[in-house]
Parts: sequence; structure tokens; C-alpha cells
Amino acid sequence: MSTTDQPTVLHVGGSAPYDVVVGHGVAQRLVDLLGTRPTRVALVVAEALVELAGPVREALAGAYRLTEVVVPDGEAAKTPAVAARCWDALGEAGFTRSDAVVTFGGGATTDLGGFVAASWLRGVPVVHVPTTLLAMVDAAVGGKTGVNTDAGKNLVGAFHEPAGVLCDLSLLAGLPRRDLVAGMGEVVKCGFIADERILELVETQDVEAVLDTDGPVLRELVERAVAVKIDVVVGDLKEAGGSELTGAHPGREALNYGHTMGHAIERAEHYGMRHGDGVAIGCCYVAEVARLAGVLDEATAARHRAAFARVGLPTGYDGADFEELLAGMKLDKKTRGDQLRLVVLDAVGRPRILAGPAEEHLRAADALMRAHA
Ligand SMILES: NC(=O)c1ccc[n+]([C@@H]2O[C@H](COP(=O)([O-])OP(=O)(O)OC[C@H]3O[C@@H](n4cnc5c(N)ncnc54)[C@H](O)[C@@H]3O)[C@@H](O)[C@H]2O)c1
Ligand SMILES: O=C(O)C(=O)C[C@@H](O)[C@H](O)[C@H](O)COP(=O)(O)O
Ligand SMILES: [Zn+2]
Repeated sequence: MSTTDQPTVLHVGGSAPYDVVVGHGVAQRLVDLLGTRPTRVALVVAEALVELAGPVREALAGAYRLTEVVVPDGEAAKTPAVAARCWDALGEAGFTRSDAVVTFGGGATTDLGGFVAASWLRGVPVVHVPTTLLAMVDAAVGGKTGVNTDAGKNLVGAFHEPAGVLCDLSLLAGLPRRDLVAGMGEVVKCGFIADERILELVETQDVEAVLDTDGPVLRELVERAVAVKIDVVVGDLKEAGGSELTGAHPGREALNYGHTMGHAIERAEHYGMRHGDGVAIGCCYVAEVARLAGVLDEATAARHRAAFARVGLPTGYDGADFEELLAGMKLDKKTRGDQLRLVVLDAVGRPRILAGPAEEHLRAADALMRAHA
């Protein structure tokens, strides 16, 4: 892992290879990365970040015919209606397959802009400039894109890998602490599913060092989490998943650890809860389901609550009732027919699928989740 000011380049292999560049000031590489092929570039930027996007806008305007599409802040951007507005803007600009979309914002913006790029002309290049910790370590990498519908979270989307991702740590300077902490939800998740060193850093380093966007600890955490994500998606880009019968590694489904309950809570809260918060609660919940099912030991289940809480994340929830959460969990993309399929751990770094969990275990873990709210 990098200990210098030099950017770190993490390569994503596969049929459409690209790099994830991590470091301070790396957004300045955008025009070099896009190259001379595009004539037009569409900058999809979250409303609250128009000012922060100034240098990126200037660089793009100097090199290409620029269309700027300002989209609502946060989750409100992830709707079919906002996607349709973006398509209209691309149509007006005469956007072709050699042109490119650039997203600038958190995971909501990269998911929306990625989906617009995936669907316009059945796919045009997209480069992500994520501006939250969560988007740097997760949303901008790996090609999952999409929007929500009235029925649930991320129900419409496509796999569309970016041409590059620029994780400019300097952009995190003004990110509210609550959003920085929420990003740690996905970082700690990566620690549990694949890289115990992440947990050790979170558990032993001073919390202020962990959350210092200029410091070496946060940078190491970003690089490690991105490396976990790359490793998983390269092996299973389209989430073919693993067989619950063999107990094999679940492939890309492992990255969905904690998301079955997390997404159900986000939906019940009408997306008023941060995604990373939902993931933290969802990981603690599913660790208890795994313990009750006899696959995970008690100490590791308790370690979940301690690790997430250490960085300021919630570990419990007592809002919507169990029936509503169960209905939300059934919308999960890992469900097959009427059968829920949860990602659980046998141990740290050993994810697998638990298919058809017992309802008594789901209810008992729900009661514990409420007790920790
Ligand atoms: N595609 C994937 O693989 C993937 C992975 C994880 C999460 N996601 C999605 O990502 C979304 C969550 O992303 P998020 O946590 O980044 O939330 P977000 O995009 O809603 O951004 C959170 C808030 O931070 C503000 N913000 C962003 N950058 C800032 C900056 N540099 N300075 C100041 N304020 C800034 C935004 O304006 C917003 O209010 C969810 O929709 C989730 O489903 C997708
Ligand atoms: O990249 C993946 O695969 C993930 O599951 C990463 C998740 O952190 C992310 O929230 C993703 O958007 C969830 O996808 P979904 O398929 O459950 O909608
Ligand atoms: Zn997530």
C-alpha cells in the first residue's frame, strides 16, 4: 500500500480493463484519461457540488464541447425521471458513441450517471470522479449502475464498467463527517468479507486518524477496500454468484453483505437513511442470523457491532416493523423465487450464501437489532 504522495493505480482486468487512481489532486488527470476521441462530454454533477466541480468543468470545457447536467443531490437523483432528463440533454447535444459521460458526485450521482451512459445508444464511455468516501471505495468501481423505482432500491439498472475512476482524496476535505462515517460502512464490510487488516486498522488506530482525509490510515483503508472490490468483480462481473449447496465463495454477491436488510431499511425510511448506515446495521443483523443458524461464532458477531460502532456507525434499528422489513428483504436481487438468500460469514474473510434462512432466526435477529437501536 502507498506511503507516499504519489497516486496509487489499481488496475481492473477483464474484457474492458481500466484503472482506479487514488491520490490527492488526481482529478486533474481527467482530460488525459479521456483523450482525444470524444468530441462531446456530458458532465453529470450533483446540485450541491456545482462549485466544487469548477476546476473539472473548466478543464473539460477547454478540451471538448461540454454539456453540463445538474442533477438533484443524493438519492433524489436516482429516479427514472432524472435519467430521462439526462437522456434529453444527450439527445440535444447530439451525443454519439465516441463521446463520453463524466460523473462528479457521490454514489447516487455515479449510479445515475453510470446508468445514463449504459443506456444511451446502448452504451457510451463513462469516467467517474467520485466525491464521497463511499463512492470512491465502492459505487464508482465495478460497473453496477442503476436507479430506484417506487417498488424498491436499485431495481432498474445495468452492468457498465467505467473507462476509468479518479479517486481524488482532496475532494473529501469538505465532506460532512456523517457522510464520511457512512462511507466507512462499506470499508468495514470489506474488512469482514475479505481483508481482516481493514478491521485491525479500524479497531486499533485512533478514530480521528481513521477519518482524517489527509492522513495515511484513511488512504490505506481506501486502497484496501478498492482492492477487495476489484478482486471480487474481476472474478464475477455480472454477479453469477455462488452455489449455496457447495458453500463456495459467492462471487460478487459477497459485496452485497449486509445489503438485504440494509436496503430494506433504506426503503422503509424512504431513502432518508444514508446507504452506509443501512449497510452497517444490515451487516450486524445478518451476523446475528448467521450466529443463530450456527454458522458464525458469537465473538465474530459481537465484533461486527464493535467495529462499526467504533467509527460512529449505527448497529441497530427500531423503525419499521418486521413484516415491512421482510417484504423489503424479498426484493433483494439475490432472492430466487420465494427464497431469501443471505450472504453470511463462516468466519472473517469466508463469505457464503445461506439460502432459505429460518423465519425464527430472522425474527430473533430483528429483536436484537431493535435492542441495539
Ligand atoms: N454501484 C455500486 O456498486 C454502489 C455501491 C455502493 C453504493 N452505491 C449507491 O451509492 C449511493 C450512496 O452514495 P453516497 O454515500 O456517496 O451518497 P450520496 O451520493 O447521496 O452523497 C451523500 C451526500 O454527500 C454530499 N457530497 C458528496 N460529495 C461531497 C463533497 N466532496 N463535499 C461535500 N459534500 C459532498 C452529497 O451532496 C450528498 O448530500 C446509494 O444510492 C447506493 O445505493 C452504489
Ligand atoms: O458491487 C456490488 O456488487 C455490490 O453489491 C456493492 C454494494 O455495496 C452496492 O450497494 C450495490 O449497489 C448494491 O447492489 P444491488 O445489486 O443490491 O442493488
Ligand atoms: Zn452498498
